[in-house]
Amino acid sequence: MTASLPVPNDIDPEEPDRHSSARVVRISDTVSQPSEKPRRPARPPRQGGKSAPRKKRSAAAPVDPGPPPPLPSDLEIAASVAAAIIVPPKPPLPTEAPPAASAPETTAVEESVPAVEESVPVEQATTAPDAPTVETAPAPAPPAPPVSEPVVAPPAPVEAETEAQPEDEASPHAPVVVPTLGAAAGEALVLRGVTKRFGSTHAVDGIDLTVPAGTFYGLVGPNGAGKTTTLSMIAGLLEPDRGTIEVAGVDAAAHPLAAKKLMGVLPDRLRTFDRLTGRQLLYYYGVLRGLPPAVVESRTTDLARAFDLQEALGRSVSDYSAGMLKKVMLAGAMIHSPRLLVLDEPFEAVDPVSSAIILDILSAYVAHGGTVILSSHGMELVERVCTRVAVIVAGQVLAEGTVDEVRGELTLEQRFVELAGGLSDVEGLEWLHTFSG
Ligand SMILES: Nc1ncnc2c1ncn2[C@@H]1O[C@H](COP(=O)(O)OP(=O)(O)OP(=O)(O)O)[C@@H](O)[C@H]1O
Repeated sequence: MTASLPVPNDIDPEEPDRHSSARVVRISDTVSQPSEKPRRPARPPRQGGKSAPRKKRSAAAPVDPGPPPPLPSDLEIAASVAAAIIVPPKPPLPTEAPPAASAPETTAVEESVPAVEESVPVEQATTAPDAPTVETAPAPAPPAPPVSEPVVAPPAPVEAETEAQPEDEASPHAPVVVPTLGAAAGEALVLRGVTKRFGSTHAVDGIDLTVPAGTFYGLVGPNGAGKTTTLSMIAGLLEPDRGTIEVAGVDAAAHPLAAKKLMGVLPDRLRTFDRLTGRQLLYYYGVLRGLPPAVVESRTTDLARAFDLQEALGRSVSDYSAGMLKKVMLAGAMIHSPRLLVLDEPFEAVDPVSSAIILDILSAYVAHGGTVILSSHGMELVERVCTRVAVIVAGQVLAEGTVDEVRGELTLEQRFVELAGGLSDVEGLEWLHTFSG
């Protein structure tokens, strides 16, 4: 059981110095060892002079499951090696996170990663045949100590958030109370006058939004309307030129770490560390959010099952299909059970079965008090699942309210087309029907 769920390598691509100082093993080197194993039984006795040292090296390995059968690919070889390197003792895994009223949560994201790196040995290194080589730090001699129960607070109304302050000078020893003004009114997200320009383009032009906690909120609008720009500012990926953003009452400009801690984000364009395997990526997401490794492992199993990614977890993310990539990143956005999910086109490229599963997951999340704000071009889907909707056109909110309020007597799609200025003129494309090619 444990061997099938190794904690992935802890790779922080932003800290090359750490890895350069560690003993680094290229996976291609590691792979060369097991590739000899299948050949060993077939080697004639005249090689006895060489076989002795090989036996000695084999005996020195921490765990050797015996000569594997011939392996057809580097991927399987790597997986086999990873499984043979370390089988850590499985710590007691919690089924439910206890209320963490007295447990100190990790507050500064930057601090949690080094701490985990020190305590977690490398257990897995996989790569796809054509994927770039993944470097992995070898496991320290002792296995990881059992990890204590998680200290992750379940989604709950925010009264006060403990956070290092000011965040640019974050100190774990100086917690202060971050004001949570909007939380008292049950607002998961409040935007006031949020504006963003790119040169002469007014991408977002003074947007006001109020998203009550426990809402499934849809952001719709034509291409280039400003949805992604808005979600990117909410997520802290872009800085507004003007205006304020509050996440559960936390001023995102004054307390960006506190605000980000409350959110899970599925960003636009899905840029991620795609040389990692899916398991490694989720591990990275989890420890980055301050989760204990055993909790990450447990939740990774749950999420992989929910998103039908079990088979894909050992493969390089760069080899994922568009829908698989979206699902693994959605899983990464959820792994720390945030209060608010900010999802840019979560259903784009996802198959209908997976979409239905994702919808189920999100609906249950909202039913338990979580809040989802998503952008989508799927009017029927938004109409069906969202409780509130905002129609954005040219960077401005043209309609906002419950789905019924916004659509009125029309369907949401008809209302959308109406607000977006109607259908464009398709005259002038007669040449397309000449089939001259
Ligand atoms: N980094 C950028 N640099 C310059 N212009 C940008 C940048 N990002 C967005 N824009 C512009 O801002 C406007 C809003 O873009 P945005 O991506 O927010 O729209 P959108 O509603 O998400 O569109 P779509 O539905 O096509 O994803 C567009 O005119 C776009 O060209």
